[in-house]
Amino acid sequence: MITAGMPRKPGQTRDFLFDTNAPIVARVACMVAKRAPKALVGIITNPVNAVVAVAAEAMKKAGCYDPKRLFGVTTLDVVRAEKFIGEHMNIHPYDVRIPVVGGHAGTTIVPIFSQCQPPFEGDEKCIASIVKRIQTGGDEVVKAKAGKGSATLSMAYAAARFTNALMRGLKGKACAPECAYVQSDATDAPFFSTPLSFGKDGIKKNHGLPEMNESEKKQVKVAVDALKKSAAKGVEYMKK
Ligand SMILES: NC(=O)c1ccc[n+]([C@@H]2O[C@H](COP(=O)([O-])OP(=O)(O)OC[C@H]3O[C@@H](n4cnc5c(N)ncnc54)[C@H](O)[C@@H]3O)[C@@H](O)[C@H]2O)c1
Ligand SMILES: O=C(O)C[C@H](O)C(=O)O
Repeated sequence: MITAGMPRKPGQTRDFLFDTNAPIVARVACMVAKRAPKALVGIITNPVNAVVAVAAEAMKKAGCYDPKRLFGVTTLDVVRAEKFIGEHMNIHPYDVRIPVVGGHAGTTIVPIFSQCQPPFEGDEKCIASIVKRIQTGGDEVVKAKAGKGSATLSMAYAAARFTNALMRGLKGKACAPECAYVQSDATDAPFFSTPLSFGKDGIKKNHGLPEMNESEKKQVKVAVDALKKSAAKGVEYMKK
């Protein structure tokens, strides 16, 4: 799990961190390629949408890139979705399951409310306001911490949840699918987060895009356009 790199400050976007964090992720990915080429690698460092492509290119150069073993960690978006939906429906977040697809920044974060379990109770206006809160959850924490970093405890929880799912896969144990930002042909974007099942070699099955309503399809299209640019930025950086 790679967390090395700078967190953002109030008013900064995650993308603002690219120039500082891309070289750090590239260097750590090279070290992983050298010392643990078969590792399952989770990238937590921001901007996840672009630095996962940096790590992929670094590993390709080192001759050990395996798309089944590289993950951008987007679990915190799922955790936020479950928490805010749980609050709204007055149920425990553990009892909420919802796929959150796309990437990990602003409108690239697409919670698929039509697939929420139990079915979401609320109108379009209510969905829009919870979607906004999920998409800006990181900004909310960065603002509250006032220059002293970004989400740490909730990220620790999310990282533990995602790592446990990977480790259950390594042991051949069943686990509910978890979303992560991986190389994908689910859309035109080279990397895209969808629900995944894990096994001994990393991704065992990419469940692809869930069924979506028209509004969700539109949100995915917006995400895909942005994610193509983010991935291209990471690839371009590694050409230099
Ligand atoms: N994916 C997510 O959902 C998510 C959630 C929270 C934080 N983040 C990101 O995780 C990253 C770390 O956040 P944090 O709050 O732990 O920050 P932090 O400042 O508390 O910790 C960053 C760590 O990186 C290390 N570091 C800095 N430069 C390095 C380098 N050149 N080589 C090796 N290590 C280096 C520092 O020594 C420090 O220990 C940030 O980029 C942040 O945006 C992502
Ligand atoms: O928002 C950030 O900068 C950190 C992280 O990506 C988050 O979503 O909390």
